[in-house]
Amino acid sequence: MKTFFNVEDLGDLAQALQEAREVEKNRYGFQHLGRNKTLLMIFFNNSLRTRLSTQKAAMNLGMNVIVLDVNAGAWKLETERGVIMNGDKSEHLLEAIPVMGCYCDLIGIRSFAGLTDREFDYAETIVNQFVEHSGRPVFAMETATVHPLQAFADLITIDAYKPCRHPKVVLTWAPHCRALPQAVPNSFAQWMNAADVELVVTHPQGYELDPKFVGNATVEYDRRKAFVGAHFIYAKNWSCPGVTRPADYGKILTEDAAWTVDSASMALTENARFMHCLPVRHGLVVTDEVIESPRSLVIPEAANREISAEVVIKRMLETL
Ligand SMILES: CCC[C@H](NC(=O)CCC(=O)O)C(=O)O
Ligand SMILES: NC(=O)OP(=O)(O)O
Repeated sequence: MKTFFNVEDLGDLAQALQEAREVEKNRYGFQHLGRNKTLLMIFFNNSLRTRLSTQKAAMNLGMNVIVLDVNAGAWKLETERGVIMNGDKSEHLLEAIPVMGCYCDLIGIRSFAGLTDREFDYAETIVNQFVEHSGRPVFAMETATVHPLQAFADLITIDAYKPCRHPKVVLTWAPHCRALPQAVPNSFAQWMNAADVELVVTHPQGYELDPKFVGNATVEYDRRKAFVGAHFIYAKNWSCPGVTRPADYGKILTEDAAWTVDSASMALTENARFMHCLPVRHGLVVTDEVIESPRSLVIPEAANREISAEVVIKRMLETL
């Protein structure tokens, strides 16, 4: 596996879930794969879970790990081609990337959407330069449009806690005070569409996700209707994806508090589990009562990030 961005990169999902169960029970059993191999983790943005879980996964596999926070200590990077670099950027990505590739065997990258130019973001312009110029296999640790390590961990969690064979999973938009990327909901929808679940996506008008991710999932604008019968409620904020309102790409269209996930919303469900990728804004996205309730899975969901990362890195090491 040379790149990991989308659900199809993992192949058969049932097999991947079986492998995740095996890794969870025997997470130190594959150290021969990573011995004398180096993972370089590159962060253009903040992180807690991805940073810790991916480093843990690589160490489980016997790897050496280097973590680079590009905006803290490295030279400020120019990402545009054909510019005259007479400003505050000292190094071009086109040299920095192959140089970074010299010091590692595998690259994980986090580079969030800029949320100003939809074409630039949805072409995955930044991360594709790493794929093209690093000479190394590359996996996403949340890029402009996807967060597959999170979605794989979400699927592992749903598979472990589902009360029936074909659970109803609701991806619900929730309000936030900042304009956030669509990467998490994009990947969640993509992976749920590939899994054996009934996916319903609910959000206000204007927040329609890109068709290549939402696929044939049911889109329900009435959140109360969406919540009825749900076994899992996956809450996340995202900014306007620019699908039905291209001029509003990356913007906040509403902060309607009626979309905050509260106990009354959860009471509409089939005693559903609550999920969120974290970090989460209490009081905006979800009430304290819901996220702290026994039905909340946010901690085991975060714990499964170690497992999803270990399966992915293991697969990449096996094909080096
Ligand atoms: C895993 C989620 C990462 C990121 N979340 C944020 O940027 C939250 C920032 C905030 O709440 O201030 C996002 O929404 O894509
Ligand atoms: N869920 C997730 O990716 O968290 P971080 O942004 O803290 O890595």
